[in-house]
Amino acid sequence: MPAADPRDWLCYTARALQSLLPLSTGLFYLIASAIDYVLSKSHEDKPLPLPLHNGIIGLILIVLATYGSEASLLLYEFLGKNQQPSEDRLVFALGSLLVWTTILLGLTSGTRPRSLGFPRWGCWMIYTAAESAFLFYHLTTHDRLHRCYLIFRTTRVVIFFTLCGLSTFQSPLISARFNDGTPRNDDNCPLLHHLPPGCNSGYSTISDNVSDESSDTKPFEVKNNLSKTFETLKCIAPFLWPKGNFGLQLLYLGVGLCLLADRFINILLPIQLGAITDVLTSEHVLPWRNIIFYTLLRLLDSGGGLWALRAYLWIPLENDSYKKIATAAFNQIMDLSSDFHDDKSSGKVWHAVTRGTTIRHMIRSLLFQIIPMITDLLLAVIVLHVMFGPYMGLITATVIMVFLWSSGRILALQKLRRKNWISIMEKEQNILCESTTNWKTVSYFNRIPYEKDRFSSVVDERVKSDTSFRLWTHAETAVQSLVLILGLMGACFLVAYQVSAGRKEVGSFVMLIGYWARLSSPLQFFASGFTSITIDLVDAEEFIALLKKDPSIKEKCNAKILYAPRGALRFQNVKFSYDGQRQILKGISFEAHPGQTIALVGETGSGKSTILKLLFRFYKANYGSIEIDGHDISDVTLQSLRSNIGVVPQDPALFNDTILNNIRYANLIATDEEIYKACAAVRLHHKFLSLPHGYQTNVGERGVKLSEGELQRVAIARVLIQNPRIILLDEATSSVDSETESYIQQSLSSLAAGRTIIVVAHRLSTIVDADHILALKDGNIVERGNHLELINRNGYYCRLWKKQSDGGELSLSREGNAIKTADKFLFKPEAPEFIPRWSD
Ligand SMILES: Nc1ncnc2c1ncn2[C@@H]1O[C@H](COP(=O)(O)OP(=O)(O)OP(=O)(O)O)[C@@H](O)[C@H]1O
Repeated sequence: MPAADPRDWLCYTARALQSLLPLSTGLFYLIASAIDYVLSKSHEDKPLPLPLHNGIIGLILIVLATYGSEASLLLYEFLGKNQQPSEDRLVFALGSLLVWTTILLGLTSGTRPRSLGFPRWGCWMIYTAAESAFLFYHLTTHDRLHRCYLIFRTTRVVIFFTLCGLSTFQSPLISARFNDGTPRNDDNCPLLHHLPPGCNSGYSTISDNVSDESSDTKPFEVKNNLSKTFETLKCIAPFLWPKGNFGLQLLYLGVGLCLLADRFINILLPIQLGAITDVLTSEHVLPWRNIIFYTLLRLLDSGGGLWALRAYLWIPLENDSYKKIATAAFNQIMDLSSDFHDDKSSGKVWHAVTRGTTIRHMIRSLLFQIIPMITDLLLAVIVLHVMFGPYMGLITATVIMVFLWSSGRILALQKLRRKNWISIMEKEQNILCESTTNWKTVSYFNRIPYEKDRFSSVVDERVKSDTSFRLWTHAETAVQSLVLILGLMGACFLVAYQVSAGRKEVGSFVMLIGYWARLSSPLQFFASGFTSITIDLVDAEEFIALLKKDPSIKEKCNAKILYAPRGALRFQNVKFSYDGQRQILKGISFEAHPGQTIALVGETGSGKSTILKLLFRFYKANYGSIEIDGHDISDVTLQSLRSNIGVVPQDPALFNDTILNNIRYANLIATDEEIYKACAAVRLHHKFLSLPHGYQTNVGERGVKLSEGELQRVAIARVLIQNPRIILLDEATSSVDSETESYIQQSLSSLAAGRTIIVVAHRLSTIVDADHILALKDGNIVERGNHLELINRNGYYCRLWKKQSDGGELSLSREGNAIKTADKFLFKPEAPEFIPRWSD
């Protein structure tokens, strides 16, 4: 046997590569675009510069012209000159025409793309390498081409190199700056503090209105699409991959194997059907083995086969990711600082958490719809190409490209509708949430009809947007069906021709019909799968934005535990502003020795409660320091700080639970007896016992079933059982009657022994015994001292006192501005509440 000429092998390889190149590049483009579309869809679309865009389109048109001319010449040789055409070259020319038309359509359809993107860039690289190699091969071997074809090929190689050069130039520069030179700032958001380092996907945060400075200063560090894709994957991956759990990892493997087996069954079933037909038509015997094998395959393909197994394996995986997502979102909300909770819209946050859990739906769609569908398409092109020749591969690839392109166009048109639909859904949820939680306010202002109208109009909007969204989805299905039917017609003609020419058995025709049907159903999922995945991604965006939010109050990594403090407090020149603009505290300094009671008084809005919030570390002082027993509170752990401070807030709220559980919330190991004692101290014990369910009575949402005074007393009872070292009373007795107040004062004074108390009071009668009274005005301490000292000073505090005392103003006018004796003010005024005047 003569040895094979190495040049023949080279020729064979070159031809095989030539006929496979368009197919493989098309498949690459398909997969890469799918990944790019899904994972970079949330980024802002900033167009390529127009000259660059137009230049690229021009170059691609030239490439198309060369492929078109080459295909026409080859067909002319075949039809006109009756020469046998070189099948691989014709397939190459036609296939390349298809690939480059697809790339061109991607560039020209819809808005100008933001960047060239890795799918296009990849195709250009593949073609540059391949066409250069083919050119080199034709120039250096005996396999010479006609001069025309050489010109076409050389032109293309030059253009491909230019395109590659452009994309290399474009990647760092253009994607970093917009047309006007503005630096991009879409992906320099702060890192997700508990997601993997480097996880930075370009999502904006829920209430982010502050742009990240780093984005302005480092425009050239902006990542390209591909790295964004990986960053997004990095963000989502920890929620999905059961790190450290080998059992669950094995389940992933099981699911993967089921999916793989599914793909094979998809191909084997129609082939088996074709084989049965062939045996029946040609051999006239009972193909019982084939039938049994076919039945087995059908069984595996049915709902009781691999599908059921896969679903069974998937349940623990989905539950695991749900648990991670739900707890991460909840923990994050609980860990966020007061500024977030002040700003948040409850409806939006709840919605974001709920929708965050849709990441698992997204993964389900990706794993069970999108990836199998893409794999099926790739396999279909290869299988049909192998079974019926390159023309069939070309028909299938054309159908798939047209199908995907038309669906993609409709999806792009839907994008705005979808966004609109989601924002309307959010609005609906917000109104629902706010109106129901603020039902009392709505009723006080007699705005129930107004709220009903508001809700009904947003529901109308939603219905409208829903209708338009669905109509387009139906239009998409119609277009898809049409493309598939046309493709089937072409394929049927080709195979029928091959059967009639005796080149194929009848079974091949049956196989084609069966296979096409199997291919059509995953294709039909294309739109719905991608639509749902993009909706889920928008949902996931909110969730990721929530997770990316950094708490403004963070513990230092070397924070110490504040253990059993004595309760010495010191504020040193503390300045604070909530919004960075309006200064609320303008240099507050005071000290409280262990066991002292410090009272904060002053006009409303002077910053009294803010001082308490800073001490509790709801916010961080902008300037100055706050110390407990000489430790700066920012150097100790939040847990240990807060466990040493008991708070009776201005507006205590309870959980929708029993009285007993609500009080025990302050000290989870408190006994029933301790709770009864605390309630007795605030004169609630007998009241609770007289209720039908006693301490087991449910208090309703936020404690609505209790009166304001009762709520305040429950809040005090909570602090009594918490038994902290430092107590903050923010108008703790403002809602109770005088008799109850004196009881509470008694229980507070017994509680006060050895503890430091800071009291905010409008009713000055409650703080006359305080060791130190600080009178605040406009964020400053304007006076300090005990009651008698301040009265004798006859200043701001004295004026406040007189306003609350019986005939205060009169006595002032009677006696001129001189307050002679302090004794006169030693009685406790009974005025219900100090209501300051603006003139103060
Ligand atoms: N979360 C917040 N964000 C922005 N500004 C706030 C916030 N909380 C309070 N403020 C503003 O800070 C100022 C001081 O509020 P603060 O509650 O400390 O006053 P206060 O002296 O306790 O008043 P009151 O006696 O009425 O309770 C007020 O003008 C208030 O509008």
